[in-house]
Amino acid sequence: MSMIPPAGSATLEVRALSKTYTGRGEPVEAIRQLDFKISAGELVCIVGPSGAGKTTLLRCLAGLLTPSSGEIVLAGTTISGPPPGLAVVLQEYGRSLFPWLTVAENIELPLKEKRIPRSRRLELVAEALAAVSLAGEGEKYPWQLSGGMQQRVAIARAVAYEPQVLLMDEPFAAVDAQTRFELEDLVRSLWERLGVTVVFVTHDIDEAIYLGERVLVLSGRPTVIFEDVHVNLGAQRSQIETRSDAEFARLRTHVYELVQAAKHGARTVAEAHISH
Ligand SMILES: Nc1ncnc2c1ncn2[C@@H]1O[C@H](COP(=O)(O)OP(=O)(O)OP(=O)(O)O)[C@@H](O)[C@H]1O
Repeated sequence: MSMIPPAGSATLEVRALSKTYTGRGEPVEAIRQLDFKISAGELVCIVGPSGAGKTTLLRCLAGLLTPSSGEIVLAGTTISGPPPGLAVVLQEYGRSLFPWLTVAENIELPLKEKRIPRSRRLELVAEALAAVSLAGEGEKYPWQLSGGMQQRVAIARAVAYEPQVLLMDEPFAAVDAQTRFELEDLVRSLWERLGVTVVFVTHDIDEAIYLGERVLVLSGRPTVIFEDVHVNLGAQRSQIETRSDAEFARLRTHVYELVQAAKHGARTVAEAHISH
């Protein structure tokens, strides 16, 4: 299998980000004064209670939603719309792939928009399909594939694009547990090979710890960073060994307690009476 050349990566900085939804009803203050920095090439997971603003944050990071105040700085430049070096994988793979295009054509489409010449496009598509173990499936249509395979196609499409930053919003929520484990390992191996900066939003605390080098735990609304948890589990992770490691268990308990406290309104670790 040929290697995809390193895509490069970029630092992502969130500075005093606030987002209040204003519409017909009462304004909803979703995010309040968020500050954090993700270094180039880091893999960071974001967890928090339901309604904490995870999707809001990710949509701001993707340039799909305008902050009410504050800014998002990608590789030194404040973003003001979807930036070119960024790819997004969402939960709803079924809706994100075009059913009238083949798998290969789906992966190729953003590359056409990027004006990459045809011969290079075909190379990138083939490499991305191989990277997600779907070589030979390019001529099929998405609806001929299982849910897990469709999600692989969505990942391949993001990888072929050679992003500097890959944003993932609950990408495996709709696949079965076995497939989910495989896709988690796929994300870790692609991250290691490509050196891309990855931001991964999930409800699943175990998933966040298994995948991340850091886990950002969000408070309840209006959202601030509750704790920035460093995951000291080494680079080589395995579904069986890592998940039965004592450090994994300690981190899981800690993050679980944080999310529970956040659900009940705590906004600082001191307030939540949680030890490290
Ligand atoms: N378009 C909108 N207009 C008004 N309020 C909104 C809008 N989108 C989200 N919200 C509100 O903002 C808050 C944060 O929502 P968001 O979807 O970002 O949370 P979340 O952490 O992703 O939730 P979940 O984990 O349940 O998916 C919620 O209170 C939600 O009701």
